[in-house]
Amino acid sequence: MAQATRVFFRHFSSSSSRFGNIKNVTIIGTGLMGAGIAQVAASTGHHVVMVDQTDDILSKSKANIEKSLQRVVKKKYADNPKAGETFIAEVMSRLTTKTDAAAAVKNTDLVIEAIVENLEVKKKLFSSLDKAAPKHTIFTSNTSSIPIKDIAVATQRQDRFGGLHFFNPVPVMKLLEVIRIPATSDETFNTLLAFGKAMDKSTVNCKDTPGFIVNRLLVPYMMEAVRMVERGEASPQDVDTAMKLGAGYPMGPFELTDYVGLDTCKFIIDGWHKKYPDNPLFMPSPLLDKLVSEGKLGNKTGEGFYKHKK
Ligand SMILES: CCCCCCC[C@H](O)CC(=O)SCCNC(=O)CCNC(=O)[C@H](O)C(C)(C)COP(=O)([O-])OP(=O)([O-])OC[C@H]1O[C@@H](n2cnc3c(N)ncnc32)[C@H](O)[C@@H]1OP(=O)([O-])[O-]
Ligand SMILES: NC(=O)c1ccc[n+]([C@@H]2O[C@H](COP(=O)([O-])OP(=O)(O)OC[C@H]3O[C@@H](n4cnc5c(N)ncnc54)[C@H](O)[C@@H]3O)[C@@H](O)[C@H]2O)c1
Repeated sequence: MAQATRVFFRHFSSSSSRFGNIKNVTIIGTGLMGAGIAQVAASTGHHVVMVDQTDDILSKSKANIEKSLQRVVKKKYADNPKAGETFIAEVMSRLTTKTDAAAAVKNTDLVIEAIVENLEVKKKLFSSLDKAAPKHTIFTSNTSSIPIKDIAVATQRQDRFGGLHFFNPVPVMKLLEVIRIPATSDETFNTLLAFGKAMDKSTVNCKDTPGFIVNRLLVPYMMEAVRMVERGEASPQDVDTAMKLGAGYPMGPFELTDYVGLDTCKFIIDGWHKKYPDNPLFMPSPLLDKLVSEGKLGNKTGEGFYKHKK
C-alpha cells in the first residue's frame, strides 16, 4: 500500500470507529468503578450521564473524578499545565448527573450498570430501564461475577445486552472484557468492541462463563490467600511481599482485596458458593465474613486487612 493511502486508511478507520455509534453513555452507580468508567468515557469524547442514589454521592463521585484527572494530567501535560487545565475542564463539562435512572436513559446509546453486586437489585433496575430507554439503546453490566444472561432476562432486549467488565482503577488498567450471551447480536457485540477501542482499552472477547477470564483465575487465587492466613500458614504482610517480589504482581492479594472492597469480594464468593456449593475453590471464608460484619471493607472505609488513610 502506498504511504499516502496507508496514512489515509489509518486516519479514516480510526475516525470512523472512534465512537462505534456510541456518543451518549449513561453510567448507573458511580462508586469506585462507575466513577472511573465515567471519567474515561468523558476523557475519550463521550457525553456521560452519571446516575446514583443521591446528589451527595454524585458530587463526591465528581470530586473523585476531578482528583483522578489531576493525576492523569500531571504526567500527560507535564510540559503544558495550562493545556492540562483545559483538558480537565472539557472532560468535566461532558459529565452530567441525575438521580432518576429512568429519566437519564431517555437519550442514551449505551447504559453501563455499575451498582451493587446483587442479582435481584440489578434485575429490578434493568427492568425499569427497559421501559424507559429508546429501542436502539444497548444495555451492559460491569458485574464481576453474575452471569450476564441472568441479568438480561429482566429485559425484552437480550439481543442488545452484553457485559463490559472494566478493571480497577479504570483510568489506569488497560483491559476491558467484552462479554456476549447467546442472544447478543453480532451488531451489538461489534459495537461494544468498537466502544472499548474508542475508550482506549484493549478488549478481549469473553463468553458468559463464571468470572469471564480474569476473575475465574483471580478469585480462587485471592480466596486461597485468605485461607492460608486462616490456616495460620503466613501473615497477610508476608503473603503480599511474597507475591509482589516472587511473582511480580503490582499488589499482593490482601492489598488487592482491600483495594477492590471486602464487601464486593464477599458478594462474589457468596454468590458463587450458592451457585456451585460443591466447588471447594468457592467456599466462603470466616475471616472475610468477620471483617465485613465489622464494617472493615478495605480502603473505602479506612480498614480491611490493613489500616488505610481515608
Ligand atoms: C476475592 C474476590 C476478589 C475478586 C476481585 C474482582 C474485582 C474485579 O471484578 C476485577 C478487578 O478490577 S481486579 C483488580 C485489578 N487491578 C489490579 O490488579 C491493580 C493492581 N495494582 C496496580 O496495578 C498498581 O498498584 C496501581 C496502578 C493501582 C497503582 O500503581 P503504583 O505504582 O502502586 O502506585 P502509584 O505510583 O500511586 O500509581 C502508578 C500510576 O498510576 C496512576 N494512578 C493510580 N491510580 C490512579 C487513579 N485512580 N486515577 C488516575 N491515575 C491513577 C498514578 O498517577 C501513577 O501514574 P504515573 O504516571 O506512573 O505517575
Ligand atoms: N471494586 C472493583 O474492583 C470492581 C471491579 C470490576 C467490577 N466491579 C463490579 O462493579 C460493580 C460496582 O462495584 P463498585 O466497587 O464500584 O461498588 P461501590 O460500592 O463502590 O459503588 C456502587 C455504587 O452504586 C450505587 N447504587 C447502588 N444501588 C443503586 C441503584 N439501584 N441505582 C443507582 N445507584 C445505585 C451506590 O450508591 C454506589 O455509589 C459491581 O457489580 C462489582 O462487582 C467491581
